[in-house]
Amino acid sequence: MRRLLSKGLRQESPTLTRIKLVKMKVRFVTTILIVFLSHFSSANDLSLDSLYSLDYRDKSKVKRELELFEKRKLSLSEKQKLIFAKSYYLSLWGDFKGRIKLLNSYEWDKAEDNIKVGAYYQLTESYVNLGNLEKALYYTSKVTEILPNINEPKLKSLAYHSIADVYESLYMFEESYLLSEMIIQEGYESRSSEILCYGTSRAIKNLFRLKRFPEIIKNKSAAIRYCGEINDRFIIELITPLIQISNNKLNSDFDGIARLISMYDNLEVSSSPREFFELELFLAEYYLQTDNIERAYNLYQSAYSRSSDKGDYQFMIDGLDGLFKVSLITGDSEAALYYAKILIDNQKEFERELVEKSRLFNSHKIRAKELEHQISKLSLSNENLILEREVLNSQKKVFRVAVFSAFAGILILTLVIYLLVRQKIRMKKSLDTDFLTGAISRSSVLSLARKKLKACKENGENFSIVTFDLDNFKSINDRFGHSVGDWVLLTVIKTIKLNIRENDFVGRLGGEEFIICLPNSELSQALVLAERCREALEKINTKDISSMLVITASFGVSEINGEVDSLNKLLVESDRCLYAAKSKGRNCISSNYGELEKARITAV
Ligand SMILES: Nc1nc2c(ncn2[C@@H]2O[C@H](COP(=O)(O)OP(=O)(O)OP(=O)(O)O)[C@@H](O)[C@H]2O)c(=O)[nH]1
Repeated sequence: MRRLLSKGLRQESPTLTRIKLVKMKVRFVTTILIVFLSHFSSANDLSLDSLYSLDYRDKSKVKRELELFEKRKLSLSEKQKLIFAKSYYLSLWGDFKGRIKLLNSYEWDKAEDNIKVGAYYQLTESYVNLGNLEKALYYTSKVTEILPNINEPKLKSLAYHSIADVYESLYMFEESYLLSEMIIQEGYESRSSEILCYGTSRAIKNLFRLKRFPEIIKNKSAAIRYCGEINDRFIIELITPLIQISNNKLNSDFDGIARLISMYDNLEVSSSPREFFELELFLAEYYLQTDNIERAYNLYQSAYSRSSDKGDYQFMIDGLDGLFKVSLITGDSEAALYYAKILIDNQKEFERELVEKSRLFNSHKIRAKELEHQISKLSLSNENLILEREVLNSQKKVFRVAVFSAFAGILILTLVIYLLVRQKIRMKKSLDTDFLTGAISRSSVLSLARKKLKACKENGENFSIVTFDLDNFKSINDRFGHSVGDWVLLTVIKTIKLNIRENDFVGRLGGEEFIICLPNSELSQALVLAERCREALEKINTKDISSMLVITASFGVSEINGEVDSLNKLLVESDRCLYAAKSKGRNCISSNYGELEKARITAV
């Protein structure tokens, strides 16, 4: 079986030769270095900067250009700059040993602190990539020593990145995360979106390792904002965790996956950057989930094989775990058992390595007091922050639910009330108002009249009513049609409304018969009002319809007194008077005081 496995590994390992991921990382660091070095360079150094824009794949051309520069008479800062340019290409070519040799050929201890940071960072990074933790720790502690003298935000963040690299190789993701928070802080203070971008993406990478997924989601949009367009390095540090935490969306996120796959296909084998293993394992997982078992198997094998070459137990374990899963899926129980056994062995080795690493770490303990202090402070505030966030989140959740329910409740209630009120208003309106004339309908006007009468009686006030009936209305309908009849009814009420007081009200009793109620009015006042209305109706302009159209009405007026003390009696009285007026020849007024009416009117 073991032979089978190694045979498999040899057969399936892709023949990749260099790593693009490290190149991206180095490109970022170099961008920072270029920016920083431009502080020290004069105008004629510009050509040195242009060294960074060569096509790294054309190795001989790059070497030629670098040699040309080497032959020039260079100032101290130019010499340092040239070393950084060479170092840049060596890292792009994955030659970390060459890079270390080059960097160690210069005495950085004599350089300015700002320069030292760049050099020590590059050394740290190279040793991390070669798996030489002891040396990486050595240079990191050198970085921490000069850290208090560094003020330039970009260089400060570079130093933090250097330390974070070491922390990550020690699986100290919490510490690395805290450093990324410090980088983000630097980014905020210097308003540099570049620093913010790399700080946030490192933060996300570490949060992913720490399985603090909600925080990743929270930081996602900020990271994308700071980083502008997502570059390839960013896609691994940001998109991979994002796709991975939303496993169910694996298939739907074609763009992210497609980019990762094309990146992997274009990768050349490198020494062993951890990002490469991560990408390989991630894609293997993706293929496993999308039932492409063969590709998943190849990638797990490749990741396992390459990481065991490097003695990187963490990735070996992940690779073996994948191979174990594939064996279970394919039903190869013999292979599954085999992988399970070496998985356990590796796990033990991994634990032993961790103990050894922490011993090493403690002996090289990062020395800068300020940094240690900052980290412990951050760690504390971070713990509090997590706690606070949790409490806040649950409070927010409860609050949101409460507000939402209250809001929804209020909304529903308001809607119900609104509908009810609208319905009621509509019903009331339709009940209260006569749709044709706009006068109060019969039942409403009678009940209103009753109420007002009662109140007037209680207050010792008079109450009068005027009823009127249009004269010869049947003949109007017959001669001019019903629509003209309707118009007459409407116009009559409009005219009446213009001629009554604010407290008076007019209602339709039926057909062409109406009632005007006059609270707090005695007969004389009612007679005056009736006369005014009679005259007004007489004067309605009907010329537009026909000069033959004449509108008049007969009026009956009654007032409460000792005998006539209810609305019904008032109505009977008024009706009687109205018919009296009709029989007198129409277009006149009659009241329940008979012959007195004329005298009263005259008196008023
Ligand atoms: N156009 C129209 N006509 C109505 C309406 N309501 C009742 N009428 C008509 O009004 C007429 C009333 O006629 P009558 O009761 O004979 O009274 P009149 O013709 O006014 O005669 P006098 O009251 O004696 O002057 C009837 O023809 C009804 O059809 C209405 O809303 N619109």
